[in-house]
This record gives sequence, structure tokens and C-alpha cells, in this order.
Amino acid sequence: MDRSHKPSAIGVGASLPQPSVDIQDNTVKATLPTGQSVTIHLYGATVTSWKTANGEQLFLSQKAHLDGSKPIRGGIPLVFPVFGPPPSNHATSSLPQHGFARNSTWEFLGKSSSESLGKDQSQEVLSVKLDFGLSHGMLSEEFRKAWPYEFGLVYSITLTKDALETTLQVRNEGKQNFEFQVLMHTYLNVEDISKVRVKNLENKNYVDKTRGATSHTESSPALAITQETDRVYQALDPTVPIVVSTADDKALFSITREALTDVVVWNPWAEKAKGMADFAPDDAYKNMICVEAGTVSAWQTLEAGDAWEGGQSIKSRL
Ligand SMILES: O=P(O)(O)OC[C@H]1O[C@H](O)[C@H](O)[C@@H](O)[C@@H]1O
Repeated sequence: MDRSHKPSAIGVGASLPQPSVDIQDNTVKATLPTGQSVTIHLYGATVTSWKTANGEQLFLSQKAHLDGSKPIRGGIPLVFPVFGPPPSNHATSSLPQHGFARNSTWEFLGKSSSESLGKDQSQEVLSVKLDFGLSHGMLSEEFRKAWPYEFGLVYSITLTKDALETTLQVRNEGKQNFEFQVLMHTYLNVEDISKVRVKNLENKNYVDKTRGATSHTESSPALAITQETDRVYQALDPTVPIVVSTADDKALFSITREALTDVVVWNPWAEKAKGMADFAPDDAYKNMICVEAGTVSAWQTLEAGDAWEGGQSIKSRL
């Protein structure tokens, strides 16, 4: 009997190309059927690579330590529960610079993906979400002693065709209130820092860490980076994107946030870059700019039993 016209018995979505998730010893990599990928190291739940059709979007130092001996220099280290050197009169005072999230080993909690019906009624996998967890009991003894609060973090990294989203949920699972700061310390890959501009910061107040933490107001509609830059812009509307563009106004990245009202703009420039043992090559400061979404200019207080959530969405080469 001729069976050549027999309709194939395909269940709903059975032929749908799925995102692949590759779990190695210490990394999780997700790839969409359309080719975009994201790689996360369990150490720090640090995103170390984000590739789109245009190639690598994140900067990673050639001398970044990927073995868990030091926070990873590049990608998206996650800063929690304190930004910068901890103040001496605060519950975080015994923690290292930028806290413990970037130098603790997280757990991969699993993946989920979403589909949609395209215009031609064919289904398409639009996104893959990877969840990572860190809790008090997973910390080193040193960190547990230094910050004795019962907390739970769930960090979700969602990859779509043209965006990368990172969202952090903080839960207070103990009986005491605690205070925290969060920052997503994103190292963006750029071809030439001299041609980069950062927009939508005009008229915003910032603290300049290169000028003795003095307060200033941004006067430029398109900030050029021409020297060491370390500024904490404050009280921003998270729905207004921070746009990183070229000098001739071609958008490279656009970053919107949720519940993260501060943005740090950082470039170490030549001398500081040279002084960082894990930063290489020396002139790679020309190929990166950190645009870091966070809540760092004040403390968030989380009451016992409560949860807080914040995040960023980065669109690339629009
Ligand atoms: O060297 P790290 O501890 O990774 O910190 C790197 C940088 O992080 C942030 O951007 C701070 O604003 C800078 O002052 C700091 O130098």
C-alpha cells in the first residue's frame, strides 16, 4: 500500500526546534534554535557570554579567573548584599567589596522556555529562562558568619532573540529584617571606547567616585568616556532606557530596568586597568564599558518573610 501521503502523526509542538541547554561541571549554556546563546558560570551565577547574530556582546578579560578563585572579571558579576567596600558601621562590614554573591557557588534550578505562534502559524521558541539559586546554607562558613541572615536568592536569566534579561528575587526567610544593595555589574563589549556615548543621563545627579565621591549633575546629553570614569547616577526612571550608542548615533545597547533606580558607569582607563592583575590585555579598557543597573545609593530593607524583585533587560545592536 502506498503510504507516501499518510499525514505524519505529530503531537502539538513535537517538531518544534527546542533551545538546547548544555550543563558542564561549572557552567550552563543555553542556545536558541535561532542561534543566540548565553553562558553562565555557577561561580557567582556570572553570565560570561551572550552571543547574538552579531557576535559576543559582553566583555570578558583574557585573565579572568574562571576557576572560582576570584570573582570573574567581565560578563555580568552580581553584586549583593553590598556595593563597593562595606561601610564600617553596617551589618555588611565584614564582607568583601561587592558582597558574596559573585564569589559563591550557586545552584542551577532548571530551565523553562516559551513559544509563540508566528505570523505563518508556525510555532517558534522565543525565549529560554534559566534559574539559579543561592541561600544562607550554601555560603562558605566565613560568609555565613559575616552576614548571618536567612535569605534566598533566585536569579533568572532569560535569553530571547534580541535581548538578555536578568532578574533577581531576594527573599527574607529569617525572623530578622535585613538591608541590602544589588547591582548587575554588566561589562558591555564595545569596539572603540572613544566612539561610545551613553545617553539619557542628562540632568541626572551622580556621585563621582573619581572625585572623592562628590555630587554632580550630568550636563551631557551623550556622555563620552575620555578618562577613568566611575559614577553612580541616582534616582533614574527605570523605564527610560540607558542607551549606549556610537558617536554617530547608532544604538549599540539599550538597557531598561525594573526596581533598579541607580546606574553605575565605569571604565578603569589605562592606569587602573594595568593595575588589575586579572584585567587583560592592558589596553582592553578600550573594548569595554560597564553600565551597571542597581539599587546602591540607599539600602533596601527587607522585612522577615518578605520578598523583593528587580532586574534589567539589555537589547543589543538595535
Ligand atoms: O574590582 P572590582 O571589585 O570588581 O570592582 C570594579 C568596579 O566596580 C564598580 O563599577 C565600582 O563603581 C568601581 O569603583 C569598581 O572599581
